Amino acid sequence: MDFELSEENRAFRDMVRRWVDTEAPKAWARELERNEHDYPFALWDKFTAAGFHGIGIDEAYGGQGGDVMTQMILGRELARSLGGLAWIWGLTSFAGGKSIGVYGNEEQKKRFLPAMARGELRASIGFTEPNGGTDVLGALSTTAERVDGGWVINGEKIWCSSSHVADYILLLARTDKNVEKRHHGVTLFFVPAKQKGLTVTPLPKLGMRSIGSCLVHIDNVFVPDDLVLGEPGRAWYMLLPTLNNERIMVGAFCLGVIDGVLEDALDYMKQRKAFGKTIGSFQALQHYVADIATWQKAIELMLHNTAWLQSQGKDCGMESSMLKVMASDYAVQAADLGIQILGGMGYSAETDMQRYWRDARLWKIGPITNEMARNGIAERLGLPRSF
Ligand SMILES: CC(C)(COP(=O)(O)OP(=O)(O)OC[C@H]1O[C@@H](n2cnc3c(N)ncnc32)[C@H](O)[C@@H]1OP(=O)(O)O)[C@@H](O)C(=O)NCCC(=O)NCCSC(=O)CCS(=O)O
Repeated sequence: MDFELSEENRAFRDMVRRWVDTEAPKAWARELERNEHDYPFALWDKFTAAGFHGIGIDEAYGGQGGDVMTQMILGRELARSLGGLAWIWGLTSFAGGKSIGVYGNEEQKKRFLPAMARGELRASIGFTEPNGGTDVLGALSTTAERVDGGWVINGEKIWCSSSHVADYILLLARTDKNVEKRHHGVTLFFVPAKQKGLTVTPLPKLGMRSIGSCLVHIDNVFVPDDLVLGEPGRAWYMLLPTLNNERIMVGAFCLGVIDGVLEDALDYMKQRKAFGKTIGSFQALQHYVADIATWQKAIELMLHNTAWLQSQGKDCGMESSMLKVMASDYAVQAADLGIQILGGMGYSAETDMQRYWRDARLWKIGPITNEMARNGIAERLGLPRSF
C-alpha cells in the first residue's frame, strides 16, 4: 500500500505552493476578502496566467488535463492562503469544467471548455432555493416549460456564488411534475447569466465576503435547446458524481485552512513571549497544535482515499460525505483554537485566524449541512431514514 502522492503530483503541489507564496500570499488574501463589494478580478487573472483554470479540463479542449487528485492538490494549496477565496477558482472548475466535461455533448465541450481554460468564461451554480437549503429536491420550485426551440425558466435560486460576475449559471429546474420520485424529471441548463429576465442580487455574509453570493430571480428566461446539459429529466443522476466531487473539494479546502492555521499558530508560538518564555513552551498550547496536526493527518488520508475512489469511477457517496463532515468540523475547531493561541491578535482583522474561522464555518452548512450528511451516512449503514 502506497500512501505517498505520485512524483508528478508532488512536483505539482510544490509548484502551486511556491506560486501561492509569491502570487497570492495571506496578507493579500486578507485584503481581497475584506472588500465585500469588489469581486477579486485580480485573483481570477492570476489564476488565468498560471493556467489553473485549465486544470481538470482535457488537453483536447485546451485544458491542462489532470484528474480529481490534481484538483484536490490545487484546492488544498490555494486554501492554505486564500481560505474560501479558493472557490474563485473552484467554482468554474466544478460548475463549468467538470460539468460540461462530464455531461456536455461534443458541441458544448468545443464551445465552452477552451474558453474556460483560457479564463474567459466564469460559471456559477444555481441549485439551492430560498425555501429549501439542503433539501434541494423537496424545495425545487424553479420550472422550465418546453417552448419552440427551447425552454422558458421561472423561479428563484439562492447562494449562487459569483453569479453577479458570471457568464453562465449551471441551473437545476423541474421539467416534469408527473414523476414517481422527486429526483426524476429535473433538468440541468447552462443559462447565460447576463440575459434579460435574470436579476442577480449579492447577499452580505459572514465569510468569503468578496466572492459575492447571490439571490438569482428568474423571470421568463428563454434558454435554447443547445444549452440543456445531458438528457432532460435525468439531471439528478448526472449530478451525483459532481455533488460528491464538490464535497471532496470542500474537504480539500478545509484541509488547506487547517494547513494555514497550523503554520500560523506554530510561527506565533515560536516568537511570542509571555511570562518570560516563548508561548510555544506552554503545555496547553502544545496540546492545541498537536490536536490540529492530528486532524490534518486524518483528513489528508481521507481526502486522498476519497479522491482516489472517485478517480477510479468507484462509488464514493458515503466517503465524500464523511470527508466533508469531518473536514469542516475540524477546520472550524482548528481555526477556533488558532484564534485562542493568538489571543487578541487571533481576533484581529490584521491576522488570518478569524478569516479561516469565518470561511470554514460555511462548510459545516454547505453544500449540504453536516446533519443531513450524517443522516445519509447512517442510512447507508442500514438504518431507517430519519427525515
Ligand atoms: C440530502 C439529499 C441526499 C436528500 O435527497 P432526497 O431525499 O431528495 O433523495 P434521496 O432519495 O436521498 O436520493 C435520491 C437518489 O440519489 C441517490 N443519492 C443521494 N445522494 C447521493 C450521493 N451523495 N452519492 C450517490 N448517490 C446519492 C440516492 O441513493 C437515490 O438514488 P436511487 O434513486 O434510490 O437510485 C439531497 O437533497 C442532497 O444531496 N442535498 C444536498 C444538495 C447539494 O449538495 N447541493 C449543492 C448545493 S451547492 C450550491 O447551492 C451552490 C453553492 S455555490 O458556492 O454557488
